Amino acid sequence: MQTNKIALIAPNKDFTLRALDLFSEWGEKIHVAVASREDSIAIAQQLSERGADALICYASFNETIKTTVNIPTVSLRPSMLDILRSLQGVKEWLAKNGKWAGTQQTVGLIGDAIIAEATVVADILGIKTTILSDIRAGELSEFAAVVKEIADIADSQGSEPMSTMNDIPCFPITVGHETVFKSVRQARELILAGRVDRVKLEQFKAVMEFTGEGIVAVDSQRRIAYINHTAEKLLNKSKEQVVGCLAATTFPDVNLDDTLRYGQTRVAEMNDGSDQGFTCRIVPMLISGQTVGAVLTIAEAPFSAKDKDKASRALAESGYRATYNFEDFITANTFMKETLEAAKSYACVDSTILINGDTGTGKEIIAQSIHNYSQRCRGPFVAVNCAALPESLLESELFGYECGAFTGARKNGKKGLFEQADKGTIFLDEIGEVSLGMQARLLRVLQQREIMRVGGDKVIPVDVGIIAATHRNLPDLIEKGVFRRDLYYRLSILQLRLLPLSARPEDIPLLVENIGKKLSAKLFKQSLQFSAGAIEVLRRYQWPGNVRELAGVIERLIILKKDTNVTSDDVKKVLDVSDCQADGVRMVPKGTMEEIEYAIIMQVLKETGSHEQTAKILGISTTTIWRKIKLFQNERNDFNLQQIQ
Ligand SMILES: Nc1ncnc2c1ncn2[C@@H]1O[C@H](COP(=O)(O)OP(=O)(O)OP(=O)(O)O)[C@@H](O)[C@H]1O
Repeated sequence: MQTNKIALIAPNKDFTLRALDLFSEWGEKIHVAVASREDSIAIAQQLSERGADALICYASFNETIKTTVNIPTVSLRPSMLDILRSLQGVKEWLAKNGKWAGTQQTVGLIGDAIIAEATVVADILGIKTTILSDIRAGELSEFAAVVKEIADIADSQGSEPMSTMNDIPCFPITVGHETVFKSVRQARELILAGRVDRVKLEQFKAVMEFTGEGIVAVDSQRRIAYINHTAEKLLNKSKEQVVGCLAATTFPDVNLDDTLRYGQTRVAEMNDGSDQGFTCRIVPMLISGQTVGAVLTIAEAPFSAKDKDKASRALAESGYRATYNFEDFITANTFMKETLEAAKSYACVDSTILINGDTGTGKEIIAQSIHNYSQRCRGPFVAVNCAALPESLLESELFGYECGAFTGARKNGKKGLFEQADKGTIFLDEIGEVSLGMQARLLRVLQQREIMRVGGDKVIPVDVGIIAATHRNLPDLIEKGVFRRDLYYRLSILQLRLLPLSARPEDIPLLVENIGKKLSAKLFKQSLQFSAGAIEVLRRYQWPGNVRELAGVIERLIILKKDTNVTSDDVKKVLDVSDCQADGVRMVPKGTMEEIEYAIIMQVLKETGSHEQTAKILGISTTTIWRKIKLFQNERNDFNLQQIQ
């Protein structure tokens, strides 16, 4: 094969000779090979192996050839014009010979490649046609003529019959010169398009080979389609060993289901038996919104097995552990399910996440689950309640301090929580409550991932994932001038919104069952059975303390109930609501919301003398108690916190 890259597969010698004549007339260097139906595939493969860039195949061969070679193929079949010319010739011949009787007579059609078009063209010309494959020879006498697809190249067709069938004149339909010419042009266009694609592919591959990360592409059949040099080195496997093989054999620990079926991004750990292991990010490959495969980026795990053991021990000792996973977040609500999926995707990247939701809606569960789902899961999870500490204390807790930074400071200084969270995640709860001064310091950490200890002058880099949470509407706080806009933009790169429980009553039965089971096991009691009426009361209740309050109600029922059947009256009693109040209306004392809340918190605090007990009784977190008191304290200067401690 020469530099000319087009080859034609002809069905017989005549076809070959006529094609060669045409190509020489046109000055085209096109290789022509004769093939029978049986050896057409083998010949196509040979031509492809010998360097053909495109094949022109006689139509009836092309269906099988095109699926067995990796080069473009063009189907050579009679065009509409070839068929039109031929049928018009038949009509004229019949008229000339006094045999034309319009639609009173029928013309028979033979040949898979022409039947569809010939039927349409015949209709336009007023010729009645029948497909002859089902007709027996004896029945042919009723036909005026037969039109048959012939594997040949001709200038014009149909003016004279080529033969007779049972005395019926038989006209050929062959491939015309323009059709051959068009197929050559089409082959050339396909080669050009393929070349552009190949250049792009080569550029793309070159970039892939230069990147420091291991990259593996998996097709929709879960087979490895591509592996770059870095991945070969990391996995100690060659392209030849893995390309075309099922991904599961090379990556037994990696679950591709979520990515290939649901288009989700995932992070997985891969254990190759070595001390270090790998982390692998799995991203869907999408074409027009359809997942057509997945791309795996592979890097050495940040922790070796020894590091992991050490880190686990250290974490157990430090208490900076995240215990919740996404499976612990119970919900049947569609919006919340989508939120969980978004949270899983966010866990695969390292950007700051902001969780917004009322007290007790599960912000900390989500934050812990994100940490445990992320590449940082082996590192510490440090939760800081920004509302629970006065500003100066919060500053030294978060950033640490150098020796002698202030009176009472430790002799050797102290690491702050940002440093403690190194290689892990810091969860800044109640971020909406921090002062403007503290917001400026936080902004610096978020932007530069560096801190400076109180009283120090050294910049310390920190490698932490940051998740912030608030029940407040931060844009409102920005409008009021108490929250920095730039900090909000930094924090809210990825946002999650948790619905209050009252907005997802469908979650109540599931939560009752799940929380009930856990609590009764913890309290060594039998599980409770809630009647439909009891569930209905729970569904209608407003749940200001959300899931935490619901858990409190279930715990009270487990402790108080003598038997295991819970009725609507039992629920009303522990909720302390009457029939009409169970419809969502609670009896409350008079005053503003803050005054009422403050009065209730103070009353219970006085009775219990403990924030934890108060939180439990009111079904809110200790954080919320601190926050509400602080809010009231800011608004009423005469409030003295000391009185209640
Ligand atoms: N969807 C849920 N499924 C199971 N338990 C939940 C769910 N949501 C919340 N909880 C439970 O409710 C309690 C409160 O959850 P969490 O501390 O995460 O809420 P929060 O929004 O951070 O509250 P706060 O703002 O008051 O700190 C926890 O005991 C948690 O286990």
